[in-house]
Amino acid sequence: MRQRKFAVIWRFLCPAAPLFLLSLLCSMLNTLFTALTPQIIRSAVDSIIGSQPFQDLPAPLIQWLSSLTFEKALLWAAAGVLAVSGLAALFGFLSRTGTAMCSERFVKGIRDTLFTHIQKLPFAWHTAHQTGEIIQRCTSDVEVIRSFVTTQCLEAFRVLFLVFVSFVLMFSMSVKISLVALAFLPVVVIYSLFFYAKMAQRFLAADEAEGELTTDVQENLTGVRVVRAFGREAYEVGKFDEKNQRFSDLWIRLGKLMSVYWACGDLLCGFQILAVLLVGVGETVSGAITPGTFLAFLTYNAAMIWPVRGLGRVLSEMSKAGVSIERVGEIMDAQEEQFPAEPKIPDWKGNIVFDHVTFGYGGEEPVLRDVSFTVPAGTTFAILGGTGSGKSTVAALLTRLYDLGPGEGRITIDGIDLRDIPQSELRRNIGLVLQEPFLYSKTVEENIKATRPAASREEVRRAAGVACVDQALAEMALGYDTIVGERGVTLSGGQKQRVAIARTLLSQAPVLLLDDSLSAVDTETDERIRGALLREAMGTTLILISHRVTTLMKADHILVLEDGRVAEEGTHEELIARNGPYHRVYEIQMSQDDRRLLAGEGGEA
Ligand SMILES: Nc1ncnc2c1ncn2[C@@H]1O[C@H](COP(=O)(O)OP(=O)(O)OP(=O)(O)O)[C@@H](O)[C@H]1O
Repeated sequence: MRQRKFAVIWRFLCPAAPLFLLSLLCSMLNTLFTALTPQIIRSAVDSIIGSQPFQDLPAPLIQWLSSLTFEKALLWAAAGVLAVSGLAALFGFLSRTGTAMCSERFVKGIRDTLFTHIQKLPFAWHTAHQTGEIIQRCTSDVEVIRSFVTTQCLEAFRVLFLVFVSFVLMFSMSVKISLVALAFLPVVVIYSLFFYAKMAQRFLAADEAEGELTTDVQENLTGVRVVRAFGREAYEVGKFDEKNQRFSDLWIRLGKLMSVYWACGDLLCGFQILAVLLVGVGETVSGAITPGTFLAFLTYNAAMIWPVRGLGRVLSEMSKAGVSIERVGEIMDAQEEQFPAEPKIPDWKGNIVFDHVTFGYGGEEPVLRDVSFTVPAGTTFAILGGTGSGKSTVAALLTRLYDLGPGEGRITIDGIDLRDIPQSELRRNIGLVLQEPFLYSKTVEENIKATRPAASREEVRRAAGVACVDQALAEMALGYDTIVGERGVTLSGGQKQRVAIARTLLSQAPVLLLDDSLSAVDTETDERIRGALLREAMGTTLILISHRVTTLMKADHILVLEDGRVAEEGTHEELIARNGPYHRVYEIQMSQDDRRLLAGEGGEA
């Protein structure tokens, strides 16, 4: 598991590694120059105030220091402090700038890869994961990882280097006081690790609660029409409040744990400083060290102990990162759909065969049972069935949103097994229109052109004409330039369906699959669209899926599905004569208006 986390980070950090290393180097130089200041202060205190030459320095330097007047020595000390502070500031600046650049490269790489990868994940993966949760992983989790690598890791490194440099200098000044100071460090680290483990669990729970909350908001916003239509606002607020409360409670629990951690940490550091102070005062009074040395010692100890304590915070943040890396890693590990490059069918005709197909989602109870049928190329084939009879499953299988497993039968197009046809080739050649089409928040024209951006204005208008949406667009002030609101809320359901039909028609796919995509248009417009489709799409294999008889009755062949099985099939006349399920549905559905329309009174307007 840990190896995988490392691999995930390394993969994206690698391109930014030189810059990252440079930032580390600058950070080290910053620490080194910062550590020089207490030495100058020590020298100033001992040589200038205490008139004691700085014993650790080389003899000529001591001689030179002794020859200086009080004012000059003070000036040199001030200049020294300024110089090392300036250099420390410069390297601090370079380190932070480098980190920011490296951090951006790193996180951009993750975002790009994640988004591209998600585009290639199978449909089944998308249906198994909640949108809010995916969004959270791609945004907040990625941010947590960024902060871990480019802030916390760097900070941890900086602190460890600071401890190392401080102890080297402290031991060079007094072994005894250094040992006292050092004795507390393992306690601080062990104590930090203890809390680190506890915090990791609570972060995970809080993160999951955040995911649920995001999903709730996302569902609420997507389904805003349903919420308003059914007056579900109060229910929605209650549901949100419950999850929000849980989320808050988890953060409060986490906050309490962190408060205990910080309070105990403060106390521990206080004890350490007290111990160093007591032993240091004793050593100074006994003359073992000079006051300047003691002052420098206290400065190093104070400069080190707080960051060491802060190491706990870094570790706790790291616990959060561990969870986020795991969650992002899960997406990265998901198997992409395989897109073999070579097309399998050089000349698409659209001869489709379902051969004893039995299929259940995720290995569950089959929703299609032993379904066999043939759609000859260039014909119109209709599938009629009640709700849940498996009509859309036929469409999902045909577009390879799901694949048949071994022993589940076979689907072929122009004699080639569907599983051997690359998804990209299949989706290019099968134009699918869904019952609830998704439209982009762009103009109507841009939406229609989504399948063929190079199409001319003329072609767009022609497709819109066949889909019978041209008249409706002409009545709009901006016509084809009308912006479709988020998820097409400014268009009616029927208009959206017709724009989607125009969009698919423009793709010029040899197979058109309309899955209940005329359900929101009236029977008269339905009739006109089908009439225009049959005229325009000559030679196209047209598959119409619906539970409305009038939509299907003129097809060359009609298949009736009942509970996932083929109940009967034939032409309209044959099925009517057979007096079976089709006839029953026909009798129930046919209204006076429909009969009049069929008799030619409503005709094709
Ligand atoms: N992605 C899925 N995962 C699991 N089960 C599913 C999935 N999609 C559909 N089903 C189930 O498969 C069965 C057939 O669904 P399908 O959508 O094919 O029916 P349908 O005939 O198109 O119905 P409708 O006319 O209501 O759209 C239903 O019981 C449905 O619950």
